[in-house]
Amino acid sequence: MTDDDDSNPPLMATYKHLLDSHPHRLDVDDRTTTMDDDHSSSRCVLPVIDLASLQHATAEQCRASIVGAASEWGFFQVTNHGVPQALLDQLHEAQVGVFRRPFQRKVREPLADFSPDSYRWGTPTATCLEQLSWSEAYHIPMLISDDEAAAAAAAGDKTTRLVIEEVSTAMSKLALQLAGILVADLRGGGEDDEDGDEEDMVTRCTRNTCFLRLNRYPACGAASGAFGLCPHTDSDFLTILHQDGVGGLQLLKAGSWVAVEPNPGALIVNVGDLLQAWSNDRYRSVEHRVMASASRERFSVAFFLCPAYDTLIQPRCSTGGGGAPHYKSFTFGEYRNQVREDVKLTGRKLGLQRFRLQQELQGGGPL
Ligand SMILES: O=C(O)CCC(=O)C(=O)O
Ligand SMILES: [Fe+2]
Repeated sequence: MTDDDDSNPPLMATYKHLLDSHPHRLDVDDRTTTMDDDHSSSRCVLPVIDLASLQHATAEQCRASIVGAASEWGFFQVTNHGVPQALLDQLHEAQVGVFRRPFQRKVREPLADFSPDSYRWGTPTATCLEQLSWSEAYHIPMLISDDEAAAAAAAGDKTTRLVIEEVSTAMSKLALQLAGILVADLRGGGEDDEDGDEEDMVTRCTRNTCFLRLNRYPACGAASGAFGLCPHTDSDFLTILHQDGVGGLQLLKAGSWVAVEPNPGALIVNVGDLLQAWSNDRYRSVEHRVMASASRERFSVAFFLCPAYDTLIQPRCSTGGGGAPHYKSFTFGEYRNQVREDVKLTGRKLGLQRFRLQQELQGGGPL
C-alpha cells in the first residue's frame, strides 16, 4: 500500500525503517513456528456449532460441544447465533464509511460521540517488524443508558452509532449466553447453580465494562509484508468476532499456525485470558494473529466481554478446574495495568505467565 490515499494512516512513512530492516516477509520467516515438515501453514476448519440446537432436545449435546471446543481449541464458530445478518451487513457498510474518512479527520475529529482517543493506528511502541500491527481501529465502549443512546442519536452520525449499538447489544447477549454455559459446566451444576462463595463472573460483565472494536487492515503491498495484528491473546473473558470474506486470521494449534477460513454465516468465538485463568486452564485463551494481505484490505469487528475492573479472578479448581491453582488471584484492573506496563517496557504483552504460580512455571509445560 502507499499512504497516498488520504484516508489511509501513514503506516508506510512511519514504519518503513522497520520493514527495511527486515530481510523477508514475516509470513515466510515465521514458518519456524510451525511443526509441519514442509513448514507450510495449514488450513483448518474450526468446530462449527449450530446454536439452534439449544432450543431443542439436543441442547445438552450442544452445550457439551461448546465446552469441548473451548477446552480443546479455545476457538470455535457458531451459526444461528441471534445476531441478524442484515445488521452485520449494515455494520460493514457503516464501518467502511467510518474508515474512508480522511486520516486527519479520523485523528482530529471524534466520530459521533466516540471519545477522541477511540481511533488508533499502527503500533506506537513497536521497535521491530514483529511488534508492528498494520491496521487501524476504533475502540467503542457500549452506550450505558437509553438517555446516552438518545443523545448519540441526536449527535449527528445517527445511523453509524445506532447500528454499532445494536450489534454490540446482540453480540453481548450471545457472549453472555456462551459464557453462562462455560461457567455452569465448570461449576459442575446447572446454569442457575448458585455458589455463594464466589463472584458471579458473568453478571460482572455489564454494558459499561464491555466494548466493540472495529478493525481495518489496509493492504500492505507486495514488497513489504507485516502482521495485520501481531500474535496475541485477548485480555478479556470471551470474544465474539465477525470477519469479512478476505481471510488472514490464524490461530496457534499444537505449535502450528492455522488459517481460520471465512465462513459467511458464522461468528467466531474465542476464550480470553480471564476465562483461562478463572477456569484454571480448562478453557484455553489461544494465541492468534492476522496476516496483512498484499493486495486486499480487510475488515473485522470484535466484541470483548469484560467484567468490571475490580472483579477478582480466582482460579476455580475445586470442580471442573481440578487440582491446585495454576495462578495467583488478581483483579481484572491489575491484569490490565500489568499488560500495559509490560507492553511499554518490553514492546509485548506477557499476559497470563505474569500471574502463573511458580511451581507451574517449573513443572507445567506450555499450554
Ligand atoms: O481481525 C481479526 O480477525 C482478529 C481481531 C482480533 O484478534 C482482535 O481484535 O483482538
Ligand atoms: Fe484478538
